[in-house]
Amino acid sequence: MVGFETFLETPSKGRKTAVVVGYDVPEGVDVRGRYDAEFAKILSKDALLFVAGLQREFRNHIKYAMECRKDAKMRYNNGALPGFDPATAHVRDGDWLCAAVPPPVADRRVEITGPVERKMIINALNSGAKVFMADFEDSLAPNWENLMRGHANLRDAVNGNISFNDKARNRVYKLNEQTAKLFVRPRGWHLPEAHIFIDGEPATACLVDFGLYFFHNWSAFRRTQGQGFGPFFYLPKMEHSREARIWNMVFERAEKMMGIENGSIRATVLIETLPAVFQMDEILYELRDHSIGLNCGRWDYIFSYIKTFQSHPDRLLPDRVQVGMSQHFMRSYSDLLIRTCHRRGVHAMGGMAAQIPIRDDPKANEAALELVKRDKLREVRAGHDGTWAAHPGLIPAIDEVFTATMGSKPNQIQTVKRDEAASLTEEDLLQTPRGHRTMDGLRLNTRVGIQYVAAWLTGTGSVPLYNLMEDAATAEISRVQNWQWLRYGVELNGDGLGVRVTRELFGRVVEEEMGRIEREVGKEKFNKGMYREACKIFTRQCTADVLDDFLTLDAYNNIVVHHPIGSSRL
Ligand SMILES: CC(=O)SCCNC(=O)CCNC(=O)[C@H](O)C(C)(C)COP(=O)(O)OP(=O)(O)OC[C@H]1O[C@@H](n2cnc3c(N)ncnc32)[C@H](O)[C@@H]1OP(=O)(O)O
Ligand SMILES: O=CC(=O)O
Ligand SMILES: [Mg+2]
Repeated sequence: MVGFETFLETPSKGRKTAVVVGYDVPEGVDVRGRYDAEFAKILSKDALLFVAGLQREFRNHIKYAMECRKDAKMRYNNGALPGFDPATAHVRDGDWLCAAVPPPVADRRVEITGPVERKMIINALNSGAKVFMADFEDSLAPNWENLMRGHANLRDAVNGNISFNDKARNRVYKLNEQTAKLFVRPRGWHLPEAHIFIDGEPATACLVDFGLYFFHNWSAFRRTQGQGFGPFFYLPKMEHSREARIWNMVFERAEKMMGIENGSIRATVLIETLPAVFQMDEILYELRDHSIGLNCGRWDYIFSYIKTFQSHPDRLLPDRVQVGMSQHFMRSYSDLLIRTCHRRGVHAMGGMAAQIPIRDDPKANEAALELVKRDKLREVRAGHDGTWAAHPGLIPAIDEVFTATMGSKPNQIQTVKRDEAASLTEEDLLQTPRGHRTMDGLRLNTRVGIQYVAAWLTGTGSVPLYNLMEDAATAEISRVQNWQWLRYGVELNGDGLGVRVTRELFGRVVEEEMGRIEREVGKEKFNKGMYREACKIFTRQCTADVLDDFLTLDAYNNIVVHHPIGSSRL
């Protein structure tokens, strides 16, 4: 046992006694997050041993994959463009299929997503959606408390005994008879989990997320939800099929260790990086025994477009609000994803519309709902088999749109083949989005980016801002777009003023937008919150000489709290 001293009240005498509490860890594992008896049930010695086994077996594969990302970045920065790999043409041309879709998740027409918070998990599972994607990624600030409570929440959800007592509203939340099927999204390969060290190194975050969830829930999940399949996952932010191959090996190892059939675990991969759009067949092929489709992660995809082309001044983006699914490169990506998935016999999932219900303005609410419906209509007509909802209030409308086209068919895998999309070219997939840049765009990016980081630092990973859902992926667009505009001193060509984005201009914008944020949220909240710290982080990243790979990676040290307090940072 690796322990640390704490003081507990001795009940009889009211005196404080020093006792040693701590996690019972296996050899080579060090848990540096706060001790909590509830967390200790998640961080059991056997569970940690399982995670450590994954880390030890796959760490060199992961390191190599991350090195390959760096090499690719260097190539793009030297002018190369991402494209289809001639070496894997045989995979793209070959006639192969993924394993058959498991019956319990054949129909995924509406999927709700949200962080692994207790009340939200219950609301999402009860929402009427077919699937709930419980998120450790874009919508979760990965501080220790959120992560560990998230695992306890998921364990209770899978066991069917999750409840939440909202004392302020005198309401107890419990699961309905019928609930959505649970998918879990671990974090991306790039993130460390700095509260758990294995052999002297921070653990790989996604192996912690996957490992702890799988270890505690595989058996109950398969019995109660999966009809003998599962658990089910969403896999984020991959850039190459070699990363999918690692996931496949992780799944095989997990299945073998628990003695369950190969192909029990199933995962949908988010295609949300620009390089990955040229690897869709290859990714499905690597995961063919464990795949249950691909998803258009549109927000990270836009972020990745800007990041991939950070050294290409001929690919400057217009205002963020203009980069929607009707842009040629986005439509091409969705069409090719549908064609690829249906050819391989799996779901082609749509993405997230950012609009959410607007409670206090019926007219604006109607307009927002109309935008969501239009987006979903485009998706279902294009051939998507289902899509994402950010909020339970959107589910009936989205369900109606999908059902009007799909009827009682569970999906469109066999009926909409989109073979013509096979002719989409690299140029189609890379075409620079059209539109203009404005001062309002620069201001909005800044206002949203700072407020998002402020929320993230205080433990909230998805927030409503200006009637839209904002999470790590949407905030990334704000950050890298500001960086790109500053880097190339772009002209704000939509205002007719010919103003160029310079450091001086940006400095003024930041100052003015901080003033606006303070007015909007009120002095008290502003002073109590983390807005000044967020402003520092966001501004530094927008003005950095070298673009940071990820906003949350840079900001992560701010939410790492080691116990005893004061032990080392990453
Ligand atoms: C780019 C991507 O990766 S997209 C996927 C990741 N992002 C997400 O998953 C975002 C999910 N959505 C959310 O986090 C939230 O809807 C927000 C932050 C956008 C808005 O949250 P709020 O302003 O709190 O919503 P609002 O006050 O309208 O909520 C009303 C009720 O709906 C519930 N609710 C809102 N969104 C969700 C959700 N996604 N899942 C479950 N319940 C939800 C709330 O818990 C609340 O329940 P209550 O009435 O029982 O208290
Ligand atoms: O994860 C989804 C996205 O759009 O990013
Ligand atoms: Mg994403």
